[in-house]
Order: sequence, then C-alpha cells, then structure tokens
Amino acid sequence: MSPRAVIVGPPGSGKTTIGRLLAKTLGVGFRDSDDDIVARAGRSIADIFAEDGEPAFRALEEETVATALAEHDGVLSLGGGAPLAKGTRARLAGHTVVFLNVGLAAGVQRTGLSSARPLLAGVNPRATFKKLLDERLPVYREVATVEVVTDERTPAEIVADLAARLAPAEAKE
Ligand SMILES: Nc1ncnc2c1ncn2[C@@H]1O[C@H](COP(=O)(O)OP(=O)(O)OP(=O)(O)O)[C@@H](O)[C@H]1O
Ligand SMILES: O=C(O)C1=C[C@@H](O)[C@@H](O)[C@H](O)C1
Ligand SMILES: [Mg+2]
Repeated sequence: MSPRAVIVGPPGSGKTTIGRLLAKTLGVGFRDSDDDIVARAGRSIADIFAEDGEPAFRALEEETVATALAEHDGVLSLGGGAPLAKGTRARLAGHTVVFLNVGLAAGVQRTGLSSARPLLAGVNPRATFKKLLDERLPVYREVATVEVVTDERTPAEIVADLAARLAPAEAKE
C-alpha cells in the first residue's frame, strides 16, 4: 500500500487545505501527519514543543510519518519540517511527492502570528520564515517528484493542475 500522493512544503503552503481538496477530487481518503501526532500524543503540537522540546517532537514525527506511509493509500500531508529527518527522506524515495512552494510574502501572510505554529511564534516571523525557506527549499526539492507554485493561485486552481499532473500516463493519451 502506498499513498496516492504525499504533500510537503513550508508552513502556510497549503498542505492541509490542498491535500484535503485533492483527496476529495481524487475520491480517496485524506490524512495529515500533524493530526496523527496530536491524536497519538493527546496534546497539541505547541504543547509538545513547549513541554518536550523540538528533538522529541521530531522523533515522534518521524515514527508517525513512517506509520502513515505504510498504512495510507490516499493523500498524505506531512508536517512542514517532516522531510528534515534523514530517515523520512529515505522512506519518501519511490513515492509521488508534491512540493507546494510558497514565497516569503504569501507564506508570512498565510501563517500570520498564530501561536499554533511554534517555530514562527517569535518576535520576527518574517525573518524566521525567510531563514526556514532558505534552509528547507533544497530539502523539499530533494524529496519532491512534482513542484507546484501556490502564490496568487486559489486552492481550486492548484488542485485542478495537480490532479491533471498526477493522472496516470494512460489516462492522458
Ligand atoms: N492557495 C492559497 N491561497 C490563499 N490562501 C491559502 C492557499 N492555500 C492555503 N491558504 C490559507 O493559508 C492558511 C494556511 O494553510 P494550511 O493550513 O493548509 O497550510 P499548511 O501548509 O497545512 O500549514 P502547516 O504547515 O502549519 O500545517 C489557511 O488559512 C488557508 O486557508
Ligand atoms: O515547519 C515545521 O517545522 C512545522 C510545521 C507544522 O506542520 C508542525 O508539524 C510543526 O508546527 C512544525
Ligand atoms: Mg497543515
């Protein structure tokens, strides 16, 4: 069993929004590794970061993503930092992985000042977001088989584009 598509990208790129809509369009189930972590830990992500620290969160995330990759055959959205784990990058090999790209301005605007995103909750979210994008772009590109620009495009437009690009080759002939 293998997910039809795995979605990666920075916070605010639309992994949850696009993933859910893509799953509906393809008529398959949707799963989000952030939701799996919250269900498994019985605590919010902000609480796990605050109480256990980021390394403990990342270890739990790697395990949770490995389970979801093995169990789920629909659309699977990963947490924004999930591909930072070397083991997760190795597990993603051979999967259809969609990188939702978002620029600095749109990313900052979409994530706002939400305390639900502990990595962006500091005093200068714009600078933090820029650093995160600079560090992670190569990581997202390493695992992705499809890259989609999301700036100035609606979720419906992005999903229509993606659904066409993910269609099996024979369906396009
Ligand atoms: N293409 C888009 N255009 C405009 N707004 C969008 C778009 N995609 C998502 N959004 C909005 O941006 C916000 C963040 O989207 P979403 O939660 O799907 O991102 P995410 O990648 O799952 O973030 P996180 O990594 O924090 O889970 C939401 O308010 C959503 O409605
Ligand atoms: O980009 C990140 O590192 C994160 C993104 C979210 O999806 C959560 O997984 C968590 O807030 C960390
Ligand atoms: Mg999300």
